[in-house]
Amino acid sequence: MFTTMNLPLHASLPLSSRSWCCYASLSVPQPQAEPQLLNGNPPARPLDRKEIRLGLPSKGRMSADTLELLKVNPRQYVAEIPQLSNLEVWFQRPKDIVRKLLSGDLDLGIVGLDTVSEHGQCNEDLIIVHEALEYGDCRLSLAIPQYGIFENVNSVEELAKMPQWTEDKPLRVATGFSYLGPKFMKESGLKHVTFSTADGALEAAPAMGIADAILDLVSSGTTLRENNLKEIKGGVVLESQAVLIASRKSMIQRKGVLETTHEMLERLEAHLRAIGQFTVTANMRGSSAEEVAERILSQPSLAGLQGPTVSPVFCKRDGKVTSDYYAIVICVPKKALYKSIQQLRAIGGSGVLISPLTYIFDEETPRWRQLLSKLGL
Ligand SMILES: Nc1ncnc2c1ncn2[C@@H]1O[C@H](COP(=O)(O)OP(=O)(O)OP(=O)(O)O)[C@@H](O)[C@H]1O
Ligand SMILES: O=P(O)(O)OC[C@H]1O[C@H](OP(=O)(O)OP(=O)(O)O)[C@H](O)[C@@H]1O
Ligand SMILES: [Mg+2]
Repeated sequence: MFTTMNLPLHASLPLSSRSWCCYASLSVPQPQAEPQLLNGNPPARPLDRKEIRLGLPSKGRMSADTLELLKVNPRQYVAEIPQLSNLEVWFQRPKDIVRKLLSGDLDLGIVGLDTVSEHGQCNEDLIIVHEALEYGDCRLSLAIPQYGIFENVNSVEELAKMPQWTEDKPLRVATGFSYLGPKFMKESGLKHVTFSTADGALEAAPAMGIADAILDLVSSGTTLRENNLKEIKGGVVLESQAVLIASRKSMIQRKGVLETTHEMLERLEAHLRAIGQFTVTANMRGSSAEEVAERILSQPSLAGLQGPTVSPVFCKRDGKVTSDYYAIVICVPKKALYKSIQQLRAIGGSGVLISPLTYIFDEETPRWRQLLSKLGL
């Protein structure tokens, strides 16, 4: 399902964050009737649908990185993947992805862990298949003003001990996380708390006098700083990043969902493993493959994933086939690239070629075993 491996998701429609659905099985663009809207949602399909549905964030923070990870270009038709030919991609708001997984209208989805935890509310039907897709990093964190009565308050414990909060005058927290917020406060021993919900610009609530604290997502911390707010010790409710989720019911009951989940998991893992690495090939003069390998392994940055591949380069000299040169292939972490080139040169490497890696398939992923065991299979 990744164009980087020439196995991109295939769609019959131009993928745009405004189109709802891309069918993964048709190769020729089809004229589509305008979808009808029911309360802002496309009409439900019959329950006995055959297609497998993957929900991806339609807009916002997660959208671009998800499209990048899956190599779905919103302005492009994507090619067919025979293996995932029964997969439809639906663009939805993150919280709607979770809701539609629970209602059975989606089978798989990618969202932030914060969204699954808030809107999934520990529902047993939601299974996290891959918990670390390495983007969308943020934390759900409690923040209070840097000024006034909060100036010397630096932890949840100190906040809880403030005499200001009583039954009649509780701590007012503005948040969009109305499930996780109260749960966290209860667990943290903060007794006198009320919550107000808001959808955006939460950071302004304390300065406006609408709330005393906020509970919101933080990544760089810039928004908090700009609004004279601070995080406090013990105030992180959840560390979040993008995750692949699936419906237990779908995986067990719907034909092909478990296989598709397995394949997505394999590809995602292999891709995530690969994006940090380069393939390095070089030529090296030597008397034997073993002697060349020994020279390479004497360098700390040239060990590769499982040691170097060393192959003789044959040429004909005076009518005889000889191999004075060897071609070597290693994988090198992107961060160590320049150091590796220096080390290669130091041991006589020349003609160094660097190529990006798309996938590294290792042994069967432990996440697959974990998934099967969660499903009781
Ligand atoms: N500052 C941030 N840095 C990194 N990731 C973030 C940040 N804020 C949010 N995210 C991640 O991106 C996800 C989507 O956030 P985004 O703001 O795009 O949507 P949203 O506010 O939930 O959308 P909507 O209001 O339409 O429901 C969040 O659930 C979280 O996982
Ligand atoms: O720590 P920072 O890097 O400053 O990021 C934090 C901000 O990012 C999120 O909002 P977003 O920009 O997604 O806008 P939204 O309120 O429209 O969702 C979050 O609600 C904060 O406002
Ligand atoms: Mg946001």
